[in-house]
Amino acid sequence: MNLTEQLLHALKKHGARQIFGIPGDFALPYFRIIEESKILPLYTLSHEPGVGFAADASARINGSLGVAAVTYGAGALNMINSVAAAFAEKSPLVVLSGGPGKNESRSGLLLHHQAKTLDSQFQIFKEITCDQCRLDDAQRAPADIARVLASCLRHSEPVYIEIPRDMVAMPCADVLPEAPQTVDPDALDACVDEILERLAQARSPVLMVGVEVRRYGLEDTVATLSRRLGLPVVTSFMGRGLLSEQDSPLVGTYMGVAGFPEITHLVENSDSLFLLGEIICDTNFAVSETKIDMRKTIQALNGQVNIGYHTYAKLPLAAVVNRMLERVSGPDKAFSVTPQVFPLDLPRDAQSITPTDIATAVNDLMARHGKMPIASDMGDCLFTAMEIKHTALVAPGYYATMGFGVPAGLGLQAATGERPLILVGDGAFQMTGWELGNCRRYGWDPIVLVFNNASWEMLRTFQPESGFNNLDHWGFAEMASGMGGDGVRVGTRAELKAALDQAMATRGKFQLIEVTLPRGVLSDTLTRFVAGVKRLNTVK
Ligand SMILES: Cc1ncc(Cc2c([C@H](C)O)sc(CCOP(=O)(O)OP(=O)(O)O)c2C)c(N)n1
Ligand SMILES: [Mg+2]
Repeated sequence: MNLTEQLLHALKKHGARQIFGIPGDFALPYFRIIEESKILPLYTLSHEPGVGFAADASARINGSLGVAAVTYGAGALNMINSVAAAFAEKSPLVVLSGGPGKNESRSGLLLHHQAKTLDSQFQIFKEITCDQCRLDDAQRAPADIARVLASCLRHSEPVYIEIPRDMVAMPCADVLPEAPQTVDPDALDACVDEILERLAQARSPVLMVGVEVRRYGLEDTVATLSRRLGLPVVTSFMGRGLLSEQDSPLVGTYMGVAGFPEITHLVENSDSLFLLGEIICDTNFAVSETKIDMRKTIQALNGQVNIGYHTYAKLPLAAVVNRMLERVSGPDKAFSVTPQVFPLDLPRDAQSITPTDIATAVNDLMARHGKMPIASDMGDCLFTAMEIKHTALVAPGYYATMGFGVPAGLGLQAATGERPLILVGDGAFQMTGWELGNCRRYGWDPIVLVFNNASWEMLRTFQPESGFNNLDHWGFAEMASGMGGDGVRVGTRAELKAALDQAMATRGKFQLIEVTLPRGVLSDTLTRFVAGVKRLNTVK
């Protein structure tokens, strides 16, 4: 077999199920092998940021590798922001990039797509990946591929593989997956003993589950553990959607001053907060009503466990969780949590629409038709998503980049075959919404809710005096048919409900619902967030 086929088989063996990409002349040779070998399906999109977001979303929803294939220079460097988002949010994304071959590299000429040096791209990707290799030696290639893919899954972070275009068809040996890293059993037991002791002694222990629980496929195990321990479970803003399919004492999403007071009180008054796979970042913790003393928490993240002032190193999250479950045998402890109340029964009337009305209409839709996976962009649409009943959600909750929503929704449907709901603001739609034009080729038919307030509303909320936040009113509904979908503009709650019913009943074409929102009208969650941030900033 040749080097590219071996790489593709290794990607599949490590859990990859599809490839998203855009070729270029440095990538044509390996793209041809991807297409002809049929080892993994290839979906080409229109702009590399979308390629990265779609591949990232496929990794998140599959709990395995996502693959983004691009050309050298203009392609790969165009995807930097998407890969940075995957790195920040611990998504196992594999970046494949074509690259110059040996002879052209020695030609003495500057090559097209070259930025500074021929190695600059490799160096740039070092900053946003956990491991890298250049497949310029067919003897070394199997071990390089095995090492890099193992790193991707172990750290749940992106990796970079550069394929010189004169190497793609070179004969290559099989890629033997690296052996899993060993864990020191004594250190693991000492750590688990201490965690269980702390939780047992606590008056009000709380378990907060973060993205690593999804990334390492531990939701079922963690749900069982939470029932056995009788621990109330919360998710962070970024972890929203976790445990939505499992039976667990899930109380809701912690959002500090922007969240529900009872959840804020539960978390901030806990004397033993167990942060499982949670990223300690500002969007998760900056809006805490009362500063959480992180020294009193138990933090299991990035392959280590911090308790108070000491650290247990080299303990993967799965090892800790599975060992805890072995130690906490016996029946589930009774637990009673008052589940979060979500808005339902939107009136079918002529009132203008608020973002919370959109959440209510979506809750009504899912109550009738069952849950749908959601891809959300950054903007008030993401705060609105907090008011939608728990369902699988992919969103840039920490890195907070715009442009994620539409391509991520396409990645969800490619990866799962399920019809997704996409939530996106008008500003973010202007960035990557055009990827919807690729739906017809692949039979994707997401339902897309465009929150059109003709504004960068989140920015205006914090700086209302700036006129540059006022956007023109783009006619997104009219553009849909030109891209192969159906589009409708709605301005009243009755029109919104009718449009959602119509969209649900129409398969095989994307359904774009452009929701006209009055400027300055925010979701309840964003309103609380803004008020809380302003209050916290003035309290000093
Ligand atoms: C790629 C990119 N560029 C810029 C920003 C900054 C930014 C926000 C964050 C704070 O950094 S929120 C926001 C406005 C979003 O507008 P829209 O999509 O219409 O949503 P809404 O009207 O609901 O705000 C911008 C420009 C960003 N997050 N990501
Ligand atoms: Mg907007």
